[in-house]
Amino acid sequence: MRIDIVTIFPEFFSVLDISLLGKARQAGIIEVVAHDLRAFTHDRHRTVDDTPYGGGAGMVMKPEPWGEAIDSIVGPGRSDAVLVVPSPAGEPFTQAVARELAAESHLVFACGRYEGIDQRVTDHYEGRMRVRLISLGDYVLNGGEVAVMAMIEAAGRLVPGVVGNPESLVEESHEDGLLEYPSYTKPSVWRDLEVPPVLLSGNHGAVAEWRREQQIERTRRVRPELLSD
Ligand SMILES: Nc1nc2cc(Br)ccc2s1
Repeated sequence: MRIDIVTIFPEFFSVLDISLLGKARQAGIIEVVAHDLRAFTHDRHRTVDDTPYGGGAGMVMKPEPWGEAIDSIVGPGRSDAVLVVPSPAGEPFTQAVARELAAESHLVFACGRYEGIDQRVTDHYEGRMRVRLISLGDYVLNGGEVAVMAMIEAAGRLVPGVVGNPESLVEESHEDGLLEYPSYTKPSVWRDLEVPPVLLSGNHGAVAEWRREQQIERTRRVRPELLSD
């Protein structure tokens, strides 16, 4: 998988060299390149924003640098890449969306700042490639970089070969539509708190049943809307 990120803070993504994704990059499973949007400006001040038409507070990101930056990544004409734009106005980011992104061969992430990116950028690229506005939640960040980091981690870890034991991806929260069951390890007693006896029983059927019950109970308590689908 190839991941390109366009941002005014490319250094923000250097942390990806360290984490789990660092090994995936070294193994050539995932290639991540961050591009500085200002490299696609041509004025002395390297301007990427301007005042909004129609008035209002804040600044809007100019379309020209974005067009040059994205064209430098996907070339002219149509592209199989997916342009992913974090936005409070986007579709909710879920584990299912993470799986969809993990199945793509080329993702281009556009990190907006200020009041967002001129609408014509996504309008233009919708005619050339798949474009997905994606929201991480109903809150507003100062820019898309934190959202992109989360999406890259959530999708990247699902790419075959990135996580050592693929089994560990199966029993996770949201993989089966439920929250995950509680986990325990040694010691069996800690500060007078005991591990649930069923987990020490060696009865794998009883353990599986208990875990499923815990998933349902926890989901009903914390995220009841997940049970109504
Ligand atoms: N929740 C989110 N807030 C923001 C703000 C900006 Br500015 C760009 C992207 C996102 S995603």
